[in-house]
Amino acid sequence: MPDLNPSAAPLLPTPPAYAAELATLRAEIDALDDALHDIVMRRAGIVARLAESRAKGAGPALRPGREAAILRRMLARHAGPLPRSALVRLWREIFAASTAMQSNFTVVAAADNEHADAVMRLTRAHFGGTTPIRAMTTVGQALAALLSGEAAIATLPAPEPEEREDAAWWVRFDANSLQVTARLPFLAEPGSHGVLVVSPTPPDPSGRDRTLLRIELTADFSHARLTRLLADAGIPAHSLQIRRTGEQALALAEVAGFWEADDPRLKSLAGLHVQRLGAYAEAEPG
Ligand SMILES: C=C(O[C@@H]1C=C(C(=O)O)C=C[C@H]1O)C(=O)O
Repeated sequence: MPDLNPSAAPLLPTPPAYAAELATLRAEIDALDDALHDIVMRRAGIVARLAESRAKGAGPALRPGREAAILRRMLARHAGPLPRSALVRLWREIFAASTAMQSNFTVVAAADNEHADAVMRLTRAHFGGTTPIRAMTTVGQALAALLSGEAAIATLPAPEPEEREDAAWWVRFDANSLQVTARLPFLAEPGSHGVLVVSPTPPDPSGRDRTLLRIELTADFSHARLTRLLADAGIPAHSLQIRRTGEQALALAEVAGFWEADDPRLKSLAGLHVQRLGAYAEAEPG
């Protein structure tokens, strides 16, 4: 047999002086694994009870806001050598398994664009190793798969200022049938392009959220004027972009807080037509 890995160090026997220590530490790990396994099985049992009961009401199994609130609580109490990103990965697998237990769960990812790698990577990391994820060639196809019931979730590249007209899917987004319900990554990663999670069901609040609004404007409406108008109405914007086409302009604002789609304060914003495109949990530091 050829030596396929000549650089690998040989597995030397544990020196007798350490054999007892190794056995003790491994016995401790085995005991903790059993305890963890017991707890994970108990947790799954409770998710199954929740799925059978009517406590959650009608609607989707997946509740991104609830998941974000759980992760935030865990991150706040987290200590020790396990990286925060590893903690989030463990819990993402648990959430994916609980969602799969409650419903048939398929994801489509719009991976036709320059951000395809980020979309696929963040979608896989968020929905876990075993959730079916289908790459679609266009955003339009991904959204059509949601509307036809073929998929429960679509992931799309987050809008960015100065993007090409055909990339600006939010301009045509049908907010009456679909909503943005999460933004990835939840654990901030400097430099990574954001991904938005879209579903045919409304978002749920996590306790610390942002809302995406689309606002119809006249073409002469300035960025500064809209920023002021939103701030004066108690809807401060974290970011704002305006696309102008002829006499008309459309603004996309990411505003602070969780706003219900039918909140009268949105409806009465200086006579402007405001639509909620969705809402999602604010990211946590990485
Ligand atoms: C169990 C629930 O359903 C899903 C699974 C969750 C979990 O495993 O904790 C949390 C939110 C939902 O996405 C729930 O709504 O509480």
